[in-house]
Formats: sequence, C-alpha cells, structure tokens
Amino acid sequence: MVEIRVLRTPDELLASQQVFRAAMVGLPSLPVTRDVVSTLREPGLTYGAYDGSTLVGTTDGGVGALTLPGGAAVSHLAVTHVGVLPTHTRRGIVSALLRRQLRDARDAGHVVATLRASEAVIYGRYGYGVATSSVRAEVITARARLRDGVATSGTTRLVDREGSLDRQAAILDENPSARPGFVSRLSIWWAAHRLREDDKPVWVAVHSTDGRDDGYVRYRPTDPSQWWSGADRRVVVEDLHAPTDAVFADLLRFLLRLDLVDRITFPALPVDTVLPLLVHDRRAVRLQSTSDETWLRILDIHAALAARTYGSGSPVTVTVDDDELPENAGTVEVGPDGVRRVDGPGAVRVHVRELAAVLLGGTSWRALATAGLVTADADALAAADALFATDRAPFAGVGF
Ligand SMILES: CC(=O)SCCNC(=O)CCNC(=O)[C@H](O)C(C)(C)COP(=O)(O)OP(=O)(O)OC[C@H]1O[C@@H](n2cnc3c(N)ncnc32)[C@H](O)[C@@H]1OP(=O)(O)O
Repeated sequence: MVEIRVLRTPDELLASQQVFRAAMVGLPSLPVTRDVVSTLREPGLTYGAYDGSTLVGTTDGGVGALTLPGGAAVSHLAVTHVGVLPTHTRRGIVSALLRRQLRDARDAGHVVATLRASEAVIYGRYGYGVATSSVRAEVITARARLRDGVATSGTTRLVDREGSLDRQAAILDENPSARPGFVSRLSIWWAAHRLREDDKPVWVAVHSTDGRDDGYVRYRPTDPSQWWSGADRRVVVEDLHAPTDAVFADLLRFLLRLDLVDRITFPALPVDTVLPLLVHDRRAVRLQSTSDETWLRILDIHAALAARTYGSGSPVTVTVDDDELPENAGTVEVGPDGVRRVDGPGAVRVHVRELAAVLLGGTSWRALATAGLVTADADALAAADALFATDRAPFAGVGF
C-alpha cells in the first residue's frame, strides 16, 4: 500500500517534479532547482504517493477561475503534473491520488476542476469529460488577404520582450474573455514560462482599443537557422489573447503584415474561429485538426449549474450519477429561471462525466444520446439542448 501525503518542502516538491518528468519521458528539460521549485507550486496543492520512503506518484494543482456560459466565473482547480513512476504503474496509485485531490477540492469549495490529458483513456473514470476542444490552423500568407470589410478596432504595436510577460499577464487579468471555458492564468504558470525562456527569437505585439491594452500575440520563427535564405519560413503563434473577435482580427492583420513569413501556425483556436471568414481566399487557411482541450470535472453540480445561464424553453429534470462524489448525485430541475433539487427520477439520466461535456455548450445532449451516453426521450433531449446550447464554442486558450 502506498501512502498519500501533501508535499510541502522544496525537496518534496523537487521530487514531485522529477517523478512527473520521469513518468512523462519526453518533455523538454526545464532547469528546476531547489531554489525555484516553490515558485512553480501553490502551497498545499501538491500530493505525493509514497512507497516506503520513496515518492512514486504525484499530482498537483493551482486555483483560479473558469468562465461559464453567461459570463459568471467559478472557482477552478487546474490539475497538472500527474505522473506515476514506470516501476509503479497499474497498482491504483494515480486513482488514489486523484480521488484524494477531488475530495479535497470539493471540500475546499471549488466548483470545477480541469486538466489537459496526455491520453484520452485516463480521466473519464474519475468523472472528467471533454468540455472544450481546439482547432489547429495554418495560414498560407501569400494567399491570405484580409477582407476589405474587416474593420479595424484599435492599434497594434511591438513591445520589448524584456518584462513583457508581466504585461501579458496584466492584459489577461484586465480583459478576461467572456467565452465559456476561459480560465484565468495562474502566477505559477507565468513562473514556469519565465523559466522556459531562452535567447531564441520571440516577438510580442500588443493590441489597444482607445488607448487601453486589451490583447496580445506572442510568436516565434520555428527554425531560425534556416531563416536567412529559407524557402519556407514559418512562424508559430505561441500565445494569443483576444477577448473579442474584433481584437483577433486586428492581431491577424498585424501577423499578415510580417515580411518574409510564408506560413503562420495557430496551434489552438476555438473550433468556431472566425479566421477562415476573415480572408478573401478561405483556403489560405487550413483548419488541420481538432483536439480535446479541457477535461472538466464538476465538483459541485448545483453550484456549477446554478452559475451558468440557459436558453429559453421548458425546464428539464436531470438525474446525475456520481460515485466518486456521492453528494453530487440526485435530480435537479434546470430551466431559464434557475436550478433546484427535486425528488425522483429525472427526464434525463446522465453520468457526471457527460454532464461536464455539456456544461459549457461544447457537446449537445442529442450527440451524447446517439453515443448511448444519456438516457432520455426525444422531447427531453430537445428541451435540454435548447437550454444548454451556447452562441460561442467554449475554449480555454491555455495549456498547463
Ligand atoms: C494532467 C496531466 O498531468 S496529464 C499527464 C498524465 N501522466 C502521464 O501520462 C505520464 C505517464 N503515465 C503515468 O504516469 C501513469 O501511467 C498514469 C498516471 C497515466 C496512470 O497511473 P497508474 O497509477 O498506473 O493508474 P492506476 O493504476 O490508478 O489506473 C487506474 C485505471 O486506469 C487504467 N489506466 C491508467 N493509465 C492508463 C493508460 N495510460 N492507458 C490505459 N489505461 C490506463 C488502469 O488500467 C486502471 O484501470 P482499472 O481501474 O480498470 O484497473
């Protein structure tokens, strides 16, 4: 049997970092030392599994906010650094760690937990479901001309990279996106980003509307060694924050003005991105692949459902199954006027994992029913879809 403990000292946190990296095998190296490791972890949120005196598994988190449909933000545990040493896998160690983490997060009052999954088969058993997706896009700049009707909403300027991370963090904090699924960025993530900085070229452009900074794009060439005479010069957008489509259009306008660049890659955009519509030749934009982005675990079903808004229509009763956090289980009535607990079986029956998939509007109830993941009749499904549908695809816009 392993023992699960909260890790606190720099040596324990460093050991957790090493266990995670050994489990992940192929991550780029990161100069984490005893001196800096505490800046990368929030106190009391790193867990370790011990086999005797040896740390063999770990999980970690940070607390921020996640935006629900309608714009309300709820308390959010961002789960990361999950790993078990290869010598100790398939003995239930990560299950013990993740269950303890979920229980503590619920008891601490967090409404949702989310993570990015290294594999799709790991987290569903703990109640995590895919709540947002992203699309990778590539722009062939020679063919990409912005449509004449795309209005300019502000100005875009290059800023010095020195100190610009603080500027980026402030812009994000001051201009959160109203898109469902948006998550606030944590200081531990910016600290990790600082640690990863190198002397390779990277550029930052900041957008302002009426003199107020409200968005930015950070981009870098993919292969500087081939830049001088390269025939296929590529730039990758490392990070982009555009709280509105108008800001996004201006940042795209800026990127399309870069000389020498043949292709621009956006590794992750919302699946309903306006990008192809903004250019005359929509095949200048290749939407290459979609990926699951946010795996979401609802920790407090009543709080999560009550904090979002709904479309019009009749209320629907939903019975939720949740073995891991049994206080969540039961029936709720959800309608345009709110959410309340009711007795008896609901018109729809769903596991908490599938409720996570519809919470932000990223999946329809009808699609879940087609996959056999919801039990309901056609009228109840239609009513639930009318309530839960959102006008924008949910998107977080950050990996962690
Ligand atoms: C948010 C993040 O940090 S994502 C990064 C996750 N970490 C990694 O991918 C690193 C490499 N992998 C690992 O460290 C480990 O294999 C982990 C963390 C994925 C799983 O840890 P384990 O301690 O082996 O998991 P545990 O023994 O608790 O498994 C629970 C169940 O999940 C299944 N399972 C776990 N991992 C996998 C997997 N990668 N593929 C298929 N099934 C899996 C187990 O078979 C078991 O199934 P069962 O309940 O039907 O018996």
